Amino acid sequence: MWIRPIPKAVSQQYPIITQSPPPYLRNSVKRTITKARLTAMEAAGSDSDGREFKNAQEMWKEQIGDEGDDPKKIQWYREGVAYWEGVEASVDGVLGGFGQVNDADIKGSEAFLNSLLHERFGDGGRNQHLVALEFSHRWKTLYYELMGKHGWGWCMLDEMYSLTFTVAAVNMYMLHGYLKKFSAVDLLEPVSHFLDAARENLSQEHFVASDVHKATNFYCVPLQEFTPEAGRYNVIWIQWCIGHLTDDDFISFFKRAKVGLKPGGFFILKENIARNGFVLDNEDRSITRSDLYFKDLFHQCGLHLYKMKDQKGLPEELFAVKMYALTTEVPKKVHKTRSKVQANRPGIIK
Ligand SMILES: C[S@@+](CC[C@H](N)C(=O)[O-])C[C@H]1O[C@@H](n2cnc3c(N)ncnc32)[C@H](O)[C@@H]1O
Repeated sequence: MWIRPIPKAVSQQYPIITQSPPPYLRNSVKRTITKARLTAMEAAGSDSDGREFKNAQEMWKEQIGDEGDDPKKIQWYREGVAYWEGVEASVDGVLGGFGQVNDADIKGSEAFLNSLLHERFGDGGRNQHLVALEFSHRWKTLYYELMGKHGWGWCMLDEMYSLTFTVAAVNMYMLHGYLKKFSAVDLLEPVSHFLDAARENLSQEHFVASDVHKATNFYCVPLQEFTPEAGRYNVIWIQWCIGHLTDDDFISFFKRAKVGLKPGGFFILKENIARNGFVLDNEDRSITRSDLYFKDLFHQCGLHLYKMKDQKGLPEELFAVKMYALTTEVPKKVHKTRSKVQANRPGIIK
């Protein structure tokens, strides 16, 4: 499912299926989602071999069985991790041979996060001690303590792959320009050789010098078994891994993970998007959900959609990718321009 071309059997159907969000979903996800659930969950889907499913329920029943059928669910997760255990710990490896999308991905993430930090932390987080948690995020981690005096900044500690360390070095220079020191870098990844690669790279000299590794927590657990420490994170970034979770585990994960956010903190979910319904990947045991499907799940998690953006610059044959910023509180409306009423009010002629 991940950075892979849309399966042929699925892409052939793409031009025929179009679906625009129903009116009650256009502006907000918080309204009556019962109807949306019908739309999203009842939508037909397919698997990577082109097999059709009537709806998500039918697919889940087949994949993980009835509620309480633990052996099937355990097998689903075991096979997902087993797939990644056979993948090399490199950019190309985790991106399914599409390492070239890395730059566009990072730029997109950077711009999105930048705008959010500005909006949510007033001066962009200046003088604040920001902590982030990343889930198996190609071992790049995020921008921790922002430097007050020399302008604000954040940075991804990027490309901490053993094979492409030069990029990390470049970013470290950038980092020194913006950041005094990190306060925390936490990583979660269920596949131990990926996590080992991250640990090894983080212990390289310049990371040690910047004190990163001391502050880093490495969690070798899957999302469905993880509960973050209460009130630790400003940002929890989840990218290209939530498709491994069943709907029930998706919901219970986010419900648990909310406690990990500091006041004003938020989740960023960056994921592949199916044009309709869902696409099950038979190889790595994951599903790609549609935008509506995600919004339905967010609602069930009690999360609010604060901001959303499409990732630009990806090859056409890949799934579209969206970034969702999710908050636990209802977002306040941001009025950027004077309202018409106000603008047309009589004023004093000077
Ligand atoms: C396509 S890779 C993406 C890696 C990284 N998030 C990125 O953005 O480059 C999918 C990742 O999901 C991880 N994964 C598989 N099952 C998982 C689970 N149940 N919970 C958390 N991560 C999982 C894999 O080990 C792998 O690192």
